[in-house]
Parts: sequence; C-alpha cells; structure tokens
Amino acid sequence: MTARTDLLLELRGVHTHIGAYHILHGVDLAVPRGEVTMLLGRNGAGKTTTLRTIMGLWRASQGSVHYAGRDITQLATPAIATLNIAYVPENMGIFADLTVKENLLLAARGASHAGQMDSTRLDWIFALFPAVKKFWNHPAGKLSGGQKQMVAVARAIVEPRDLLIVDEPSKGLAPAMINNMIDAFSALKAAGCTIILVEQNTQFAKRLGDEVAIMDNGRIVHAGRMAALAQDEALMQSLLGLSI
Ligand SMILES: Nc1ncnc2c1ncn2[C@@H]1O[C@H](COP(=O)(O)OP(=O)(O)OP(=O)(O)O)[C@@H](O)[C@H]1O
Repeated sequence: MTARTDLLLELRGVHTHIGAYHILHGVDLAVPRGEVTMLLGRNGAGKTTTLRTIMGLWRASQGSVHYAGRDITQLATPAIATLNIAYVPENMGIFADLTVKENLLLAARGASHAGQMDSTRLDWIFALFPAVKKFWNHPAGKLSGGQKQMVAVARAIVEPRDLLIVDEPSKGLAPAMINNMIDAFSALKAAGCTIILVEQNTQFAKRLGDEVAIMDNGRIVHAGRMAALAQDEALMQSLLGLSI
C-alpha cells in the first residue's frame, strides 16, 4: 500500500489483545500532519487501547502503525517516545509529592535544574497554562483536577513535540479551564504540533477538531472532517447516541 504523505500517523488493520481479550478488531486510523484529530466513541469502545497501542504500551497482534513514514509497530515505548511523540494518559501520571517545577524538570531532556530549562519555552508554557506558573513551587498533589491536567499537558510539551496524544483532556474541567485548554491546543497546533485527543465532550471536540474518528466495538466506524460531522445531527446521533 502506498503511504499518504499528508499523514503523520497511520494505523492499518490494527488488532490488539489484552491477555485473553480481543479488544481492537482492525483499527484503521489516519492522522493528518499539523491537524487536530478527535477520537470519539462510547465508553469501552477502544479509544484508550488504541492510544496505548500507538505508544507500544500494548502490542498490536496484527496490522501496522506507521509514523512519519516509518513502521513503528514493533518499537518499544521508550524508542517511540524519542520520536518526539508525547502521551498524556487519562490518569495523567503526575508525581503528587513533587512540585510542579520538579514534574516539568523530569521531562526536560538534559536539564538537572530549572535554570537549565529552555526559558523561552517555559515562558510560552506559562502563558498557555497560567496555573503552572502560579503553582510552580507547590506540590502537584495539592492542585485541583483541572490544574493537574494543565501540569500533565505542560509536562508533555516541555520539549518540542511533533505529535501530542492526550486522553480526555477536558475531563472534570470547569468551563473556564476548558476554554484555557482549547486555547492551549490551538496554540500548539499553530506551532506545528499534530494532536490526537480522545474526548467524551462533544462541544470540546467540535471546537477543536479538524478530523474526527469514531470508534465502536474496537473498530473505527466513521472518519472524516469534524465540521462535516458537526453539521450532521442525524449521523452524530446514530454514531454516538447523542447530539452535538
Ligand atoms: N487491562 C485490561 N484488561 C481487560 N480488558 C481491558 C483492559 N483495559 C481495557 N479493557 C477492555 O477493553 C475495552 C476497551 O477499553 P478502552 O479503555 O480502550 O475503551 P475507551 O473507549 O477508552 O473507553 P473509556 O472512555 O471508558 O476509557 C473495554 O471493554 C475494556 O473493558
């Protein structure tokens, strides 16, 4: 099959088993470079499993994952991470006992103290996520769920990324924080980052998504432009069982 040059990431016929369970049943997902792709679907549809398979945290038992024209299906997670792909899981993986600064420092390559971090990039991150600056020297565990989510995304982008993958970024966020998160992802996209977001919040998806893929029962059941889907109430209803 010829590779599409507009795609940064492509899954072809991916099957994933978790132990004895067959979870993904031939996932085809095309992620255009420089855009925001929304992965939607009901609970248990296979969205998180798809992200974990991309990151090598689960191994595809069939099919392939191509990134920037390279087959990464068999690569181990650390090798995948060095390809400038960052993944923020749903539980965020924040170290509660460490300060916000220390959480970010851990993700900064080659920096052993804050003075060695790229200050221009840090200022940019502070502008995107004011809570990160405000609570810089506070233990991350003391922050609200929304603030932790900001720290988790900030940590993922402390180094420049080509692909950022975030599982449910809007989960539990107050409306003002949702707007902040949308602005931050828009700024990241404008800076050239390709983004994949798993979402349950269809308003969030509608405002940010360029491309959309909808999963059900371990398969992609619809893929296309977000704007087109957002205008098709009936299709949205039939795919997700809710209205946008
Ligand atoms: N570690 C596991 N062991 C067994 N089954 C699992 C495991 N993780 C996920 N599953 C199952 O795989 C299916 C897909 O789960 P997944 O978390 O990928 O769905 P999801 O679309 O991300 O849903 P949610 O929004 O609820 O997280 C579900 O039926 C789930 O129960």
